[in-house]
Amino acid sequence: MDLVRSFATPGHEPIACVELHTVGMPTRIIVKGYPEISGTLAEQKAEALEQHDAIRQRILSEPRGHFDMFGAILRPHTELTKSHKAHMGVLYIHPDGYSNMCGHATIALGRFLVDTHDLEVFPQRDQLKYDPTTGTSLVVLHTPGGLVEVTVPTNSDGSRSDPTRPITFEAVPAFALTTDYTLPIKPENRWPELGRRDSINVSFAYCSAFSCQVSIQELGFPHDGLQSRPMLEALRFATSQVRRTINSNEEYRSLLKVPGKPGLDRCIFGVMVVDKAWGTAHEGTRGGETGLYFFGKGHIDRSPTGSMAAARAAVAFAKGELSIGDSWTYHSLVSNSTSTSPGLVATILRLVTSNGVSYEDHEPSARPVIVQIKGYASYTGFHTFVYEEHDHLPRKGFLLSRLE
Ligand SMILES: O=C(O)[C@H]1NCC[C@@H]1O
Repeated sequence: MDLVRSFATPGHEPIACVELHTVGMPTRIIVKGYPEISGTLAEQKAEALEQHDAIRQRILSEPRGHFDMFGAILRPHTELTKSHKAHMGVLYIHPDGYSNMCGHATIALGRFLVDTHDLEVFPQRDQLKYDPTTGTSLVVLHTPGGLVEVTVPTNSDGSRSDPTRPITFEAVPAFALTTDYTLPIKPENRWPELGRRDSINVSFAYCSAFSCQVSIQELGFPHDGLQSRPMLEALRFATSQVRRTINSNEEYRSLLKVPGKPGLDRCIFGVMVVDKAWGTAHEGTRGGETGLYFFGKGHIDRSPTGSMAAARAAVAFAKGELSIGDSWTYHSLVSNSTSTSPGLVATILRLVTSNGVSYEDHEPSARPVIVQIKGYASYTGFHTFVYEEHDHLPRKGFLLSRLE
């Protein structure tokens, strides 16, 4: 459109995005207009952060986005796309920065990458393998967390995704780090609903990010759990206190370690509030539950959170509640609110034998697992974002809750 081009000034190219949601959680995929960046995916991530972070902030923040927004930047040329180990590279973006992996966005990306035939956007589109027996195409993503295989159901010649069948992907290895740990909460870190208690029972896991899992009852919220729709602000505060408790204490942070990955930032990225008593089991699964995930600095995932479904399955496996081959349904407040949404289904596929270190000698329950995640994504729109030189607001936009 001529008007769009008229906004193109040096350093302010219009940015074209394709938008999908996965169980209500948006993925704003930047497909055109992002500045040239090159090198390995890790180098591109560093350059994105150092040179172009205002774009991430502008695309996700208000007035174009909101506090709980999520997105992805396509990176067609990485060391693994060049060596044909992956079809496409991706940087996941959220309001506080860049994620190593993201489940709900991976489902959205898989769908879009099958549907687009724009070789400028996706140079390796024609390399996708279509399997006529299963009617699916395989998309291999190079993510900062590792290679991720996404299986996308398609029409009969593989040219378009089939929205009536779920997309699946194999999450990066999921580790249960500590289960049923008694976490003391110092008086200054407590929240009103905790009442007289001074500790809570939590589990720690890692699946591309460190997370803490805690039941809503442990946090002191009503015994009818998430179903009673507790105040989100109160839960946001309670989970931020849990995060603060862990991230400010060396003893707890020392529990956040993954064999073979010494350089990880030992901090909790998100707190998953779990309600095991609520959630319809999808067909073929052993049961269901609901969760509400607060990630980064308190952003709420509308979906059941793909990476956390894998992390929760890993904890359930470590505790002997699920076995290899078992499937479980993970719901969110949103999926529970529509009778037709199956949420996400996690299936524990296999034990990891090595991941930088060998796990052969470990007890099975102490080994990481590969979990398959299944879910749907739907298109919501196509946006082209511009920044007008004379806009009174900053280039990076703003967040109402963080106005100075
Ligand atoms: O589905 C997921 O894995 C992501 N959703 C938002 C935050 C999490 O990383």
